[in-house]
Amino acid sequence: MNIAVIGTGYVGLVTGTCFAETGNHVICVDIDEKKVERLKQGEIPIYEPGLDILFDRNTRQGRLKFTTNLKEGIQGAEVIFLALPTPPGEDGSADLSYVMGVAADLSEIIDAYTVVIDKSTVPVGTAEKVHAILSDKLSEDLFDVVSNPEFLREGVAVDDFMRPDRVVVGTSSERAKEVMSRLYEPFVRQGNPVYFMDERSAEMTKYAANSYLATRISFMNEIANLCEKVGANVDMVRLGMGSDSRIGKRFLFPGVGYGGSCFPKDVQALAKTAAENGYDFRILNSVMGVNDKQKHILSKKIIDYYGGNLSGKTIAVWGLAFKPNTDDIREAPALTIIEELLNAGASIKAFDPEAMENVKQVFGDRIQFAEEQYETLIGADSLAVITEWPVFRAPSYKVLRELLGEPVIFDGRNIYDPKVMETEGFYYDSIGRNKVVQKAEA
Ligand SMILES: NC(=O)c1ccc[n+]([C@@H]2O[C@H](COP(=O)([O-])OP(=O)(O)OC[C@H]3O[C@@H](n4cnc5c(N)ncnc54)[C@H](O)[C@@H]3O)[C@@H](O)[C@H]2O)c1
Ligand SMILES: O=c1ccn([C@@H]2O[C@H](COP(=O)(O)OP(=O)(O)O[C@H]3O[C@H](CO)[C@@H](O)[C@H](O)[C@H]3O)[C@@H](O)[C@H]2O)c(=O)[nH]1
Repeated sequence: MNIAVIGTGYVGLVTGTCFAETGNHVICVDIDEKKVERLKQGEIPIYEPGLDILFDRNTRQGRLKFTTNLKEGIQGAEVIFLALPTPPGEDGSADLSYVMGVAADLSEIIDAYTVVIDKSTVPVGTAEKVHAILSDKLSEDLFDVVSNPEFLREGVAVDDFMRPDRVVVGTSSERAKEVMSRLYEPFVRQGNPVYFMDERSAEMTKYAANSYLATRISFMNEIANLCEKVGANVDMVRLGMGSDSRIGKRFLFPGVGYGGSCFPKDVQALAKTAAENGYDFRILNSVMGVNDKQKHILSKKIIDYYGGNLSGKTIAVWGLAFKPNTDDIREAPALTIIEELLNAGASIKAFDPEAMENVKQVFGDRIQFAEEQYETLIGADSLAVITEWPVFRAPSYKVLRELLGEPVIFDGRNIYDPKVMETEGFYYDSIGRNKVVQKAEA
């Protein structure tokens, strides 16, 4: 099939590459000339494990191409994916200007039957709005609009796309349904379903899934905070409750709050949709409030430890990306935590395996960066772990003790065992577990 993908961000690039990998001819279109030039040179602008191999193979074999020219990009395309940004507008609702702008452009240039697919996360009713814009200039038999939300996670995006738990397709057109079935057939051979539904339900499914997952995290963060107060261990509680098959073990990890380009904006947008429809979606407001508070938990622990004043103190920071295996720092808790530590007078020495270039754009020379993780410890008073990259999980405790001013670790992701910390002689404060305070200090 000939496929056009509009937008070469995270979703556009993974979508385009994975459809090329299943034998389709894909042209990706972006208005960012520099990005398209880099892509044409074979350079991938994001860090996503496994994407490079597929990208190289498919560009080399001519199935994956890039252009800034929309008309050229959609020439001969049977389907057009819209993988455009839908950032929060000033009032929290999703900004649809990118999607609507491209829909208007498409209405001028589509000249044969095409399925226009919303892959962006868009509020309920958007497929109808896109349809209205297209039908302004095009006859109804020249297009269908389909809602096909994307559920991939950054860091494991290729696997999620190639072997999705499910594919959700919202359409009321039999013709579009046939095209979508053909398109996704190679991805669902393992038996995972394509759920066909109406457009509104498909749009709602995406927000419901993200908001539910965000709710789960905020719930666990509240449980963790309460565990600290009552002397319980959230790791044990997590295992105990997660073993109930109705609950499940995944996605129950407390930490420094959820970040990323999706949960914060999507929860906000769903709350906005509810408000616009006269519905007071109380849980969502709490989820957002809890998450805002959780982003300050680790900095508060550090500031409290030093009695409120961090001037003259240097904090080593391990992990900056909003989660491991990505260089994405959109809404990353690390940004909030570092800002707060700087405001309290601290100096920061940070390391992240992939996200440092992006963080430099935010903090410039207000913080120092290290080439590798142990270098951050030289001259630092204590260590804060913010993102649970695998490389941080089994450090040399001997080197940590030797290099840190004091053997003090604040762990925002519970990656170390408190018993080991006690034996190794650290003061150790994590999330939802008793603090480890060495006997002499206690
Ligand atoms: N990032 C994720 O993990 C993820 C997962 C599922 C769904 N989504 C949703 O997918 C959508 C895209 O997300 P993203 O993270 O890929 O966004 P992004 O901001 O990384 O990328 C969007 C791209 O669109 C391009 N663009 C903007 N206007 C354009 C135009 N008129 N023509 C062509 N290109 C244009 C931008 O230059 C950019 O390269 C959002 O709605 C998001 O909520 C994201
Ligand atoms: O148990 C957990 C799991 C995740 N997180 C945090 O939650 C955020 C989001 O994590 P994750 O969902 O793994 O990453 P995303 O790449 O943002 O993916 C989410 O957002 C995408 C964009 O909509 C969806 O497609 C995915 O299905 C959805 O999981 C990160 O800050 C994580 O640190 C926790 O704190 N505890």
